[in-house]
Amino acid sequence: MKIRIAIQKSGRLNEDSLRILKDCGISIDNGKDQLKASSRNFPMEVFYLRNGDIPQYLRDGVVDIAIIGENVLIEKGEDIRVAEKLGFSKCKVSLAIPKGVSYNSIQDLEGKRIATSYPNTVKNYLSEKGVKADLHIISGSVEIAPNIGLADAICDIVSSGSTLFKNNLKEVEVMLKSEAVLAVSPQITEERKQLLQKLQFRIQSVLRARQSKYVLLNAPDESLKDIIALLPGMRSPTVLPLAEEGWSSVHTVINKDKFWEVIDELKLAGAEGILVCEIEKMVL
Ligand SMILES: Nc1ncnc2c1ncn2[C@@H]1O[C@H](COP(=O)(O)OP(=O)(O)OP(=O)(O)O)[C@@H](O)[C@H]1O
Ligand SMILES: O=P(O)(O)OC[C@H]1O[C@H](OP(=O)(O)OP(=O)(O)O)[C@H](O)[C@@H]1O
Ligand SMILES: [Mg+2]
Repeated sequence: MKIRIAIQKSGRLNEDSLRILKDCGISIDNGKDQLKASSRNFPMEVFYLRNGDIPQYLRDGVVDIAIIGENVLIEKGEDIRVAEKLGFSKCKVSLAIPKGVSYNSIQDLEGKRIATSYPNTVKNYLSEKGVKADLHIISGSVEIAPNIGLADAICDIVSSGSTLFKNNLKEVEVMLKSEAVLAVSPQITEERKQLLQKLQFRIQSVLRARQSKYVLLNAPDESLKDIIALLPGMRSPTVLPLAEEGWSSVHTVINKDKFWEVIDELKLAGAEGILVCEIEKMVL
């Protein structure tokens, strides 16, 4: 028995999806143009599918789990459970209008034409706000719609904002924030749930490690207390004496974003020879 996972065949999620499986120690024989592959060392079958088709495959129980953009689940898979947020492919789904048009509130879109590939998301958002608009559903190049007279506004994915900028548009409402998630079929069997748990345990160890750094530094003993107080570690740091008397080596794990906040203070407090290392896996 194997767990069947869907990942995007090609596109923005493909590479990072394969990477996270690899970091979980799952090797996949990945023949070119293959739509299905098996893992050599984990009971897993991989199906390469279109991101947009994945909610239906999950619903039908054709696959047990999937790596998919949360925005796609919100659009067409509200019944599907998210087991894990995966921290990559972060983006927003936003409403945008031409730069030169003034905007005060969502009411300004009343009666307007909105081009989008996310009709359900837009409909729900507008109906919550009590606004009625005409939706024009297109499957790509949405940002061009206002420039060719197809729509007054658009709703699409925004990440860096450069596509909006290039098309002379401005973001006026952020409807939702999204990232890649591990989604679960409502039809998954108990046996396969056990495999899912195994996979989730590995994913959590990988994600935790990606968020953290291993820090080693040398500290004069008289400053040890101050330096330790600056390090928001997992538990308490490991302190080992150095060969040179009066000095110790301090080892700890800290959140990667916190490191730059404390580095100057650590140096001021007397820390020397600071090493910051990647962590491959972190099991609590
Ligand atoms: N510019 C972006 N920055 C970050 N994440 C993005 C961006 N564009 C899309 N995404 C995320 O990646 C997912 C896949 O986007 P991509 O453009 O590769 O595929 P798609 O055309 O939406 O889907 P399909 O696989 O059905 O062709 C989106 O659903 C979204 O979650
Ligand atoms: O804010 P930005 O960083 O510019 O990213 C946003 C753009 O990225 C996505 O398109 P993509 O490049 O995936 O092309 P596609 O429409 O062919 O999917 C999305 O549909 C936006 O157009
Ligand atoms: Mg895209």
